[in-house]
Amino acid sequence: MLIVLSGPSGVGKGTVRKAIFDSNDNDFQYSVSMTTRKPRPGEVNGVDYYFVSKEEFEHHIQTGGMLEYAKYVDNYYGTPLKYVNETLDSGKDVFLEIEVNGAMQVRSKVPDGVFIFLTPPDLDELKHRLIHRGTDSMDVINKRIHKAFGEIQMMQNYDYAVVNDEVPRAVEKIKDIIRTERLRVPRVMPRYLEMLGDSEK
Ligand SMILES: Nc1ncnc2c1ncn2[C@@H]1O[C@H](COP(=O)(O)OP(=O)(O)OP(=O)(O)O)[C@@H](O)[C@H]1O
Ligand SMILES: Nc1nc2c(ncn2[C@@H]2O[C@H](COP(=O)(O)O)[C@@H](O)[C@H]2O)c(=O)[nH]1
Repeated sequence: MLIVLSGPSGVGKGTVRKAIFDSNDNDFQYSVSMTTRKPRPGEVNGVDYYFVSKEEFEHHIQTGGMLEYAKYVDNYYGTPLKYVNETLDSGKDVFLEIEVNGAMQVRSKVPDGVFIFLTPPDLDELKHRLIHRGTDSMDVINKRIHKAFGEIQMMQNYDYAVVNDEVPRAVEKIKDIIRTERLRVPRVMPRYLEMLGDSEK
């Protein structure tokens, strides 16, 4: 099963995802994204992201190495296809944390995925979280808030919407969604992605 968590920058996707992965009842794998953004203090290559040059990222696009990618506020972000394929083939579920344009690309390639939109209680709170995080300039924060207006309109294209008012509550809701989805009919996705990888070689 492919689980996709989206939502505007600063809503708390990373915080919620880390809490899910820190809990002892999780048994899916996080797909580390690739980006051309510069690392923030404390971010580790291969853990938070694969930090690459624009040329390297574009090479991956051209050689069919990305499941999806998007340009977001002046940088590329994307999901390397190989890890997703290998992990699904090994029988494990994969968890992606990505923005909305990439999520819609995944949705068209993998309709069987589970698409969850994490939403803030309101936009003032979103801005407060981005400022309080302290990782971006006001210029970048304003660009991210501007994008958030359009991103929130995309919520209707997801299977589930979860409000991140309190982290533990959002974590429990997402775990419930995953538990419920696991009870549904077996999914065909690993084979589907395998074919996709073959056709793009
Ligand atoms: N429920 C919450 N209540 C209050 N603050 C929160 C909540 N969830 C996350 N935060 C805080 O909001 C800030 C942004 O969270 P986080 O970095 O996880 O967002 P994100 O959606 O992953 O952002 P990005 O998409 O830019 O990576 C952090 O400072 C985090 O501690
Ligand atoms: N389409 C994709 N979007 C991604 C991916 N990895 C992260 N993201 C999203 O980008 C923005 C900005 O992230 P930041 O780390 O600079 O704050 C945010 O919405 C992320 O969720 C990806 O692989 N594909």
